[in-house]
Order: sequence, then structure tokens, then C-alpha cells
Amino acid sequence: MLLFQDGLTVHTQSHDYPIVITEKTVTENNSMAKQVAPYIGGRQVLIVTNDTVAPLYLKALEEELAGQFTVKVCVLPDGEQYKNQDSINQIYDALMAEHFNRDVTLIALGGGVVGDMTGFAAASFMRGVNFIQIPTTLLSQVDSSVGGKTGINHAQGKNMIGAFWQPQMVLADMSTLKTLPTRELSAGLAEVIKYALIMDERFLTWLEDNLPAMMALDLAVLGEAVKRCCQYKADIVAQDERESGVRALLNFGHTFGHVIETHQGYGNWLHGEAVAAGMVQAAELSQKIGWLTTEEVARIKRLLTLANLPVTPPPIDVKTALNLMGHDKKVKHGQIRLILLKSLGKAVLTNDFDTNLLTNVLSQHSE
Ligand SMILES: NC(=O)c1ccc[n+]([C@@H]2O[C@H](COP(=O)([O-])OP(=O)(O)OC[C@H]3O[C@@H](n4cnc5c(N)ncnc54)[C@H](O)[C@@H]3O)[C@@H](O)[C@H]2O)c1
Ligand SMILES: O=C(O)C(=O)C[C@@H](O)[C@H](O)[C@H](O)COP(=O)(O)O
Ligand SMILES: [Zn+2]
Repeated sequence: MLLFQDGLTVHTQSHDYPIVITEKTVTENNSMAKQVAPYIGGRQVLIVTNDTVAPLYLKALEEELAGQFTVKVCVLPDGEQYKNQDSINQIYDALMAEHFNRDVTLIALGGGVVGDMTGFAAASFMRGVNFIQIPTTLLSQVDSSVGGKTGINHAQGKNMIGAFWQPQMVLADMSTLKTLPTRELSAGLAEVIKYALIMDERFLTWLEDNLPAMMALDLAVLGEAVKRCCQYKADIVAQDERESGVRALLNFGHTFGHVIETHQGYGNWLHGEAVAAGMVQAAELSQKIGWLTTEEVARIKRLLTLANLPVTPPPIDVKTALNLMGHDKKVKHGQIRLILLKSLGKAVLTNDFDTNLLTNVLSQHSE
């Protein structure tokens, strides 16, 4: 069942593609082939998923596509700690074992980890083949499946190896969220709140009103939030596909958040949890500069807390944090650049802050 008849299109220099938001398409084997098949160029399909999602949703997808295509499956181990070269090699091995060629379409069935890795394998296999995103977490539906950032982690830094490679389509079935653990739903809410803080204060108010319904799994309200976030992201990606400017705003909270994820060991803090605490640190710095008021920072913390998200980072010593921040992809001419808030709903990329203020924010939670 299509939730939004008018649909969404992502316009990029690479190509344009649709985001289809549905209910019960993947979960009940209901016309998925109708949605996905038009975007599969050749006859070969490799579905990439993981050992948690496979038992839930693989069978329906595999069976429905098998009528029209040669369908093979690659099941990866589940977890952020497996977002690495070994998993990418498993995807290459599966493609080679089947003698698949440039006609193949990879389908990512899972959350952001599966999506980022499948996209990277698609970008690099035979110098680039098609792929489709079927995101099954809130985080991947509102953020990671859209925009073509793909890649894997390095021990010293998140998403350090990757490529910009756009999918042929995104199919977000809201009913997959019914099986998602509540901690993962909250992690997705962090990226939803991010859009409000960087783009639109009215959306922040909407979230304050609608967060309880989202947490109670009201799929219509969740669908509306997914649609709004995808539209915000599509607008940004259309202007700046490869992050030479405005796209960096989507990184709000991420320089701090990636420090947490890397320092704590991948998978211990979920990406969304680290981004939540990171957004608070970025907001605190914005307040020290004089852009946000104490009450506005408190408002951000209240919403994150309502979403069951952390608002303080784990203890990390300042030197270690600054060293990890030095690996951030936004560093330019040796200087850390951060996304900060000029006001609620308005973000900027800047290196124009007193380093002592940054140190001050970091030392509030140092070891
Ligand atoms: N490319 C981008 O633009 C972008 C944007 C945001 C985040 N990311 C990346 O995305 C990753 C985080 O994604 P995520 O939050 O989806 O995590 P994830 O992919 O690890 O999925 C979270 C957990 O939920 C399980 N799961 C997935 N769908 C399920 C379902 N429907 N029911 C039950 N369990 C399910 C997964 O197996 C996993 O255990 C990080 O690696 C992050 O860096 C990328
Ligand atoms: O799409 C983007 O651009 C983003 O920055 C979205 C982020 O939510 C996402 O976590 C992304 O993977 C971070 O990218 P990175 O370049 O900082 O690794
Ligand atoms: Zn993110």
C-alpha cells in the first residue's frame, strides 16, 4: 500500500530516483516486485542483508523476485563492528561465485549498516553497478538510504573509506518498523530531530507534539516524519551531491558523535545515540558563542530525553577527543570545522569559534 501517492524524487547530477514510502509491501509480500522490478536493469539480483533481518523479511522479497530474475543472497553478520572490508569482500565473493557482471543489481535489505556497505560494494564492483535500497530501520528510512553516501569504517574513524554512489530507488516500508527494537527506533529519532534543528523550527514543534505517537509506532505519523525528512535531505542533496557546501549541514552533531562511536568501539553506542549526545555538545558550543540561549539548549535536551536518547557523552579526555576530531572529513587546512546552530532551525558550517570554547565543551565530560 502506497502511503503517499504523489511520491518523492531525488534529483542528482548522477541521476534522479524515487523514494517510495509504503506499508505492508515487504512484510506481506504485497506487490513488491511491482515497485522494485522496473528499477532492475538486467536479470541478475544479489540481495544483501544480515542475519537479523534475513529471517524477518528475506523470504518474501526473494520469492517474489525469483519469478522474474536470477536471485542470490549474501547474508552478513549483524553489527556496526562488521561495517568493514571483510564484509565488503563477502559481497564481492558472492558476486564472483555467481559469475555476476555489470548487469547485476544489488538490493540492500536492512538498516544503515547493510545499506552503506551494499552501496559501497555496488560503487566498486566492476567500477560500478546498480543498487536499490530497502531500508528497514527508522534511521535508514529517514537518512542513510537517501543521498548516496556509502562506505565502511576504519578503526580510527567512522566512514573513512567510501564513495558517493546513488541508488536506483528507495523503497521504505513503514511496517518493517513493527519488529524494530525500541532502542533502534530511538536511534532513528535522533536523525529526525537533527533535521528539525538544522532546517526547520516548525518541524521541531511538530515533533514535540508527535513524538509520543511515533514512539507508540503510529505508522501514519512515522510515515509523515519519514516523508518530511526525505524531502529535507533530497532538497539538500539536489543542491550539493558530493558535500562541497550545504550538504555538510547534515553532519550536525556528527563530528562529536563519531568521536564517541570510535572511542567507545563500534556498536557500543548506536550511531543515533552518539549523534544525539553530539548534537547537545554542538548546541552547547553554539550557546557559549552566544547564538543559542540556555533555554533553547534545554529544549533540545528535553526532546532528546523524551525520545529516550542520551544527552551527555561518555567520559573521553580532551586530547583524545581532539585527536579523533582531527580525522573528520570536514577538516580543512588543518582546522576543525563544525556544524553549529545560529538559531533553532538554522545551521552553519564554521571554523570561526574560539578553540578554548570547544575545549571547554569537551572538558565538561572528560575522563
Ligand atoms: N549513508 C548515510 O547517509 C548515513 C546516514 C546516517 C547513518 N548512516 C550509517 O547507518 C548506520 C546506522 O544505521 P541503523 O541505525 O539502521 O543501524 P543498523 O543497520 O545497525 O540496524 C540497527 C539494528 O536493527 C536491526 N534491524 C534492521 N531492521 C530491522 C527490523 N525491521 N526489525 C528488527 N531489526 C532490524 C539490524 O540488524 C541492527 O541490529 C551507521 O553505520 C551510520 O554510520 C549512514
Ligand atoms: O548524508 C549526509 O551527508 C550525512 O552527513 C548524513 C549523516 O547522518 C550520516 O551519518 C553520514 O554517514 C555521515 O557522513 P560522514 O561523511 O560524516 O561520514
Ligand atoms: Zn548520521
